[in-house]
Amino acid sequence: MSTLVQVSQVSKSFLDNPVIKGVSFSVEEGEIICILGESGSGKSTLLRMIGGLEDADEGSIVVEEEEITGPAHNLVPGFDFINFVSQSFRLEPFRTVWDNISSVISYLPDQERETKVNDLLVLCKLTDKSKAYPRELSGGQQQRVAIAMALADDPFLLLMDEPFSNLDVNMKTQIREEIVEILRKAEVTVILVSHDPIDAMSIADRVIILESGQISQIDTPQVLYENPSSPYAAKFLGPMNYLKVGKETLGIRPEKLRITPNGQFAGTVIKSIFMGMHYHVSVDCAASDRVILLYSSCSYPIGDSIQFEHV
Ligand SMILES: Nc1ncnc2c1ncn2[C@@H]1O[C@H](COP(=O)(O)OP(=O)(O)OP(=O)(O)O)[C@@H](O)[C@H]1O
Repeated sequence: MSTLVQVSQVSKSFLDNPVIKGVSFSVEEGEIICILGESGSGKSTLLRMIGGLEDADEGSIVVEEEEITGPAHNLVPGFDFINFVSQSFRLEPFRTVWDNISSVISYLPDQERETKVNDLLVLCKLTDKSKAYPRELSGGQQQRVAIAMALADDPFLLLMDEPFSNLDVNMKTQIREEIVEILRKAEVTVILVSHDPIDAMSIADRVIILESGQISQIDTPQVLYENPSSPYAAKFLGPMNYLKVGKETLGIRPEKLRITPNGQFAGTVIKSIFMGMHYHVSVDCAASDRVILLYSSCSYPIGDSIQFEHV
């Protein structure tokens, strides 16, 4: 694998408001990277700079050995080898699926274009929908057309801003799996912005946690989940408890705490909610200044005293 994207010491302010502050990272060819962060942390601005839609004030962005610059330097912002997939899909409503995809590569000779569109329909499992109009498609199918269009002119890099946010919650898991399968088969490099930890864990090879315009942590989802470097990084991949043990405060995920009669920690149940797989039991505990979350196979009455341990 070789480096496709190199972001070096990039900063950006809007008026006097610094939004991105000295951000550096690299992306390997074929990698899928997810940028997570609070609203306003600068995720979209960073993505737009990588795509050449926004100028950086300082630093450099290089994609496939080409320096990426924004609208101040390019009459038509953006680069041929970088494509965006937006949350609104941007399909042409009066064109069929076939024509939507074909329109992206209208410059190709007929035969070549037909082969390419057919290949993309197979890749994106849309062959039986080629004559359908966007309004006749489900959200997931529209999403796959948008991906097929974004892949049509063989970009090196795909940028996706909250690609799943407009999809039905019940369908999201399946759609996400289909999209990952397509992206992996296409072997395209992807940088994706999301606020959903499941996107990060199920899709990304590595995750960037962005905090007020700076990288708080960058690592695989597993390392980030098990060894977050700060409470800010920890909260993006799931709930975290903070418990005092001696002079130290440990961050412990709920599944690493077990309710047991002689556990080292004691607390009082303040809430017990059935969540399907297990109950979420909230506990007030002297060893923490925050409410502790425990997972349990049974419910506990409010006010019950329980003990639990770190496993
Ligand atoms: N064109 C602009 N002009 C002025 N300020 C801007 C502009 N674009 C973004 N900002 C500001 O920059 C900050 C970061 O915005 P950005 O959209 O990058 O954050 P984000 O992390 O993507 O947020 P969200 O998750 O809510 O989309 C915000 O305070 C925003 O108001």
